Amino acid sequence: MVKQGPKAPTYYHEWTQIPPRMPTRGPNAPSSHHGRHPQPPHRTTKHLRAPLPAPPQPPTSLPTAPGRPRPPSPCPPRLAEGRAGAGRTAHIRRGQPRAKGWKGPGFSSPRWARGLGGVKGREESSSMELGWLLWGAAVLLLLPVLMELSPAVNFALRIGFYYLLFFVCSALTAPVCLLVNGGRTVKNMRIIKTVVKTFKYFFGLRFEVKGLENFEVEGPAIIVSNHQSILDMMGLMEVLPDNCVQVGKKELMYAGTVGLIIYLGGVIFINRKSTSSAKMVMAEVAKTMATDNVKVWVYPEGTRNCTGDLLPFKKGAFHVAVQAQVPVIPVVYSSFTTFYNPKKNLFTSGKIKVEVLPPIETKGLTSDDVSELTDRCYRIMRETLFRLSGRPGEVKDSS
Ligand SMILES: CCCCCCCCCCCCCCCC(=O)SCCNC(=O)CCNC(=O)[C@H](O)C(C)(C)COP(=O)(O)OP(=O)(O)OC[C@H]1O[C@@H](n2cnc3c(N)ncnc32)[C@H](O)[C@@H]1OP(=O)(O)O
Ligand SMILES: CCCCCCCC/C=C\CCCCCCCC(=O)OC[C@@H](O)COP(=O)(O)O
Repeated sequence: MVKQGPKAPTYYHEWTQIPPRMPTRGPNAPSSHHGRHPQPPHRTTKHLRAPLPAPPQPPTSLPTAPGRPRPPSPCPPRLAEGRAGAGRTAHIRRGQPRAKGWKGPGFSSPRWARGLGGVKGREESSSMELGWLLWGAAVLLLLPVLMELSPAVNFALRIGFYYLLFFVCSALTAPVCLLVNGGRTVKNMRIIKTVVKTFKYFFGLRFEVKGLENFEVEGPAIIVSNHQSILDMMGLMEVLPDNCVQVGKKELMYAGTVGLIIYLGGVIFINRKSTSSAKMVMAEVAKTMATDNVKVWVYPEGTRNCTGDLLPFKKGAFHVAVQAQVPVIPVVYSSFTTFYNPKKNLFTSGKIKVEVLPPIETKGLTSDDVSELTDRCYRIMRETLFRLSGRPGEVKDSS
């Protein structure tokens, strides 16, 4: 603790350990310290008792309340120096060469601190900006080369950009959703869809869609589709009908701005680790989807699977369809494996074929029929997946 009282320092410079600005050359240059600035006091109480020889002008930008001197900076002395521009820029004012520890433009003191260095400080500031520009240009020129040479760099940058797009666009879209629709509602999905539909252009992806008319069923429905990757969000938005919400894992709710936007869009969150709680949520969905007239989009594989095949289906979606007595509409996306494979760091442009299949009726079915319904849907979707992916013969070989 610093003792306060009559011996407390009077000047701002003492509290912050910033050396006062003094001429470095000429007749007014201080003779002590071999022509350098007086060194900032170290963090002992000794310096508090010994007043500085001449009171320099206190800076106007960071005033200290009169009668309430600031406590000494908690930063170690070197950091405190740097904050006042006396660290890495001091050699310029002293007319000395750069210190050995100089690390290039990324390690400069902040702009306001550099300004304290006067004309020379400003000169250095503009040379720093030039340095930044050169670095930026070099990186920009190098990126395409690196992306061309290294599949890992290409993949990381493209997928990183994909995530960035989602996070940034979610942050920008959330206030729009709130302003237009006032809160969590399926109507927000229209806004989200409009935004996400533009993403494909950044990645050179094309969608060839067939069977959209199959969505035109009276009232609610369960839509089931294959889930290969997070890139599916583009495919989802490409065909998403009005008044349709998705079932998602609850972890997505905590994915920052993305969590916020999908919450606002009305996504139904389930805990995959707890079958009983997921079943309760799904039962609630079955009750309300008819009254709210919404369609519900479920990924029955329950997780992403980018092998070019389907995982066995979970039964939740089919239970809901039977409980609500609504049709199941299968949607199939062709395999991404020719242009996207995280294990091989593959992510190029590509074409995705999408087919919306005719609805499968569930009227009159009971819970006893759920397994059969699930199997039927699985077979139809798998056959379609192989056909769309240009491997029609494989369905018999691997089933
Ligand atoms: C502007 C920028 C915007 C940016 C933003 C854009 C994005 C905006 C869109 C976001 C979109 C998110 C999209 C996320 C995508 C995922 O998060 S995918 C992962 C989450 N989804 C799922 O998991 C759905 C599929 N899973 C299921 O349906 C599962 O059945 C459940 C309900 C989770 C239960 O799982 P399980 O216990 O592991 O599996 P399962 O074998 O099916 O069930 C066990 C038993 O319970 C029975 N059972 C299951 N469900 C039920 C039920 N409902 N009733 C009665 N019995 C049942 C089964 O029949 C089975 O019993 P048996 O027949 O064997 O005797
Ligand atoms: C603490 C935060 C944890 C949440 C991590 C989520 C990070 C992703 C966040 C934003 C990326 C943009 C894409 C948004 C929508 C992605 C939907 C999606 O595809 O989720 C995957 C899920 O269907 C299955 O998950 P798993 O394959 O079982 O894994």
